[in-house]
Amino acid sequence: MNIITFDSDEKLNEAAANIIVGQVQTIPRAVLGLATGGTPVGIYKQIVRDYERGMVSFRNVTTFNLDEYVNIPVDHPESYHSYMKSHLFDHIDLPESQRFIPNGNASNLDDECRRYDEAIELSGQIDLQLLGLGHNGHIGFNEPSHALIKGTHTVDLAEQTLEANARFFASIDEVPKQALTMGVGTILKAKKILLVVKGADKADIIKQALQGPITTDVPASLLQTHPNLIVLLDTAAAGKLA
Ligand SMILES: N[C@@H]1[C@@H](O)[C@H](O)[C@@H](COP(=O)(O)O)O[C@@H]1O
Repeated sequence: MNIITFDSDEKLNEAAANIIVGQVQTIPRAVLGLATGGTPVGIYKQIVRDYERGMVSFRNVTTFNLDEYVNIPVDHPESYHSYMKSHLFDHIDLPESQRFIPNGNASNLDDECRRYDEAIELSGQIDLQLLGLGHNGHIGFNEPSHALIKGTHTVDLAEQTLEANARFFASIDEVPKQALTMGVGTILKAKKILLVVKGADKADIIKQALQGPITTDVPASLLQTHPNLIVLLDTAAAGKLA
């Protein structure tokens, strides 16, 4: 595991963007796993900047997002479909047919999850998976539980997740209660994982994830088993690491 700490948000975003852009420069047909949430916003901004400077093309890239809310209109400003368009997809040359996000409005969610796993399988392996970290240790929307699920599945969001994500909605009652998420099996199958964590409010959970026991109670702790994990932290998030 390679942990790097940054004293500015700008440097952290640049470093993360360099890893992602570098991956595409090395393998133009790269398969990228993408994340949403507050953490990657600045990273996507930097990637768009690099694209505008002509440093990289996403023409041959395929992307798979980690998750999407269930029963949120695709064009709702807080759907992850909208998020990806406004922060990244609308600004780069990634063809629409090569962007995958689970469909939380599918009439049969189980079929949708199977379809999503098949699409990932068909693309080969995810070369680089970008991850954020939930306050309760979730990755994607794999919430703490006595058991974790390997493939894409429907999940009931934890109370803490609803509270954390309420900041994006008018009130907590408007936060969708369920989501579709890639499973931990799929996440761990990625050739390389880039975990990005920011803020003092995540100092405890990142310590548990990286230096605590490997447990399904902290889904991110499973990342300790991954052979090619890069962790980028700001100094606030790194504050409690040994
Ligand atoms: N499903 C997403 C995760 O993929 C994300 O990593 C996490 C942290 O989000 P943030 O970066 O806003 O703290 O929670 C969200 O709800």
